Amino acid sequence: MAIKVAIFGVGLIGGSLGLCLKGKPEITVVGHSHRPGSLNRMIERGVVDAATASMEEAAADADFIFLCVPVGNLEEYLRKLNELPLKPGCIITDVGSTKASISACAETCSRPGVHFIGGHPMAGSERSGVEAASTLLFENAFYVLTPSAGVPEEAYLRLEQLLGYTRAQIVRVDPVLHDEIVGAISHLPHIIAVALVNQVCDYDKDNGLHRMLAAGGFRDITRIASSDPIIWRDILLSNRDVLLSLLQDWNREIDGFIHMLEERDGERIEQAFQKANQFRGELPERRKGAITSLYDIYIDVPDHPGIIGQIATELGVQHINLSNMQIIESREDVPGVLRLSFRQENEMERAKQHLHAQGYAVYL
Ligand SMILES: NC(=O)c1ccc[n+]([C@@H]2O[C@H](COP(=O)([O-])OP(=O)(O)OC[C@H]3O[C@@H](n4cnc5c(N)ncnc54)[C@H](O)[C@@H]3O)[C@@H](O)[C@H]2O)c1
Ligand SMILES: O=C(O)C(=O)C[C@]1(C(=O)O)C=C[C@@H](O)C=C1
Repeated sequence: MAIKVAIFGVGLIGGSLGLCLKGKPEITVVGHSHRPGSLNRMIERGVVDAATASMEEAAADADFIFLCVPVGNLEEYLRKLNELPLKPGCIITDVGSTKASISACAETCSRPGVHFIGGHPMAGSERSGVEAASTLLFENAFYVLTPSAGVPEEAYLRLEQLLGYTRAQIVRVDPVLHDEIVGAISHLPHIIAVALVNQVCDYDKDNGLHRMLAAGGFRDITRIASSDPIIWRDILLSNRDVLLSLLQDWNREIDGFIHMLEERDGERIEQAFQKANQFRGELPERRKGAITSLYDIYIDVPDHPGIIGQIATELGVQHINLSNMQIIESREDVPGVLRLSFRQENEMERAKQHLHAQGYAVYL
């Protein structure tokens, strides 16, 4: 039985879904873009079977419709789709980072025989656009679904089955609760990262040493500050009330640090780091979308051309699967420390032993 999947907004998330679904048995993926100029790009990138700028054409006969546009455009798309002829039993879902407003909208414009099930894959990147799409983006991540009470179980199960191709773990959550929790673990961290980068950016205007000396710590905590401004404008405005409350709690945390410093309270500073260290250590590390630190080793890399390729080749020859590598930049243009990440502990151990035997300084 042929299954048509329509994806509206083929960027990082829409494109990654396309990569997961395209080529699977009986499935045809059609991408929609509001900009005709983007259609060729999604075909060339291989994320869809066909592309169109016509909403009618994309939606016609679709079994599943994924809305992957910015949060601020979701409601407009849902309302427009509601005016089009849709296949009976069609499931409309979205991937927006907030769930309360789109779920409420779906309740007001529901129609018989068409089911809306809110969705949110807890995986992503600071990169955007179809070029950043990846087949592996959702693997092992949680994928939240927020069906309203009126959605038949049969429809929920059909969507869950289709999403099996993403290899994500599906979890059912109430939309309002979703926004409270995701506000704390995703939206608030993005605000903090941006505020921190902008604070340092202002200091850097007076003294460019800030930019030069910014090393691993600054880069680790601020990666997500490079996220797309439009996508994040929409997310923050959509979760405004939750965020205003979370920011008040944040101010209290920061006031706590001001107090500890004013009082020179070393004991409480230590306790704050211990508490954070313990909680972070308990996070499910190898699950993408939570924390992707995996099993890491660090090696000192001498400053000569090709050294990084050489290390990757050394591991490849030994059939050791490297999951990620990152230069921890301490000085511009000078490789200093290389972080190598592995999915399996035994791969990390083998890499450590092998590189050590080759004369590299390796440490955990
Ligand atoms: N980036 C992440 O880490 C992440 C993770 C999970 C969910 N999401 C959600 O996924 C959705 C898409 O985000 P993304 O990261 O793939 O962004 P993206 O910028 O990579 O893709 C957005 C897509 O929407 C299209 N688009 C942009 N403005 C539009 C408009 N005005 N009308 C119609 N289409 C428009 C773009 O052409 C693009 O194809 C958002 O709702 C976001 O909240 C993002
Ligand atoms: O890894 C990242 O770069 C992300 O920002 C992913 C992230 C997150 O905050 O964890 C961002 C937005 C989402 O809606 C879900 C996941």
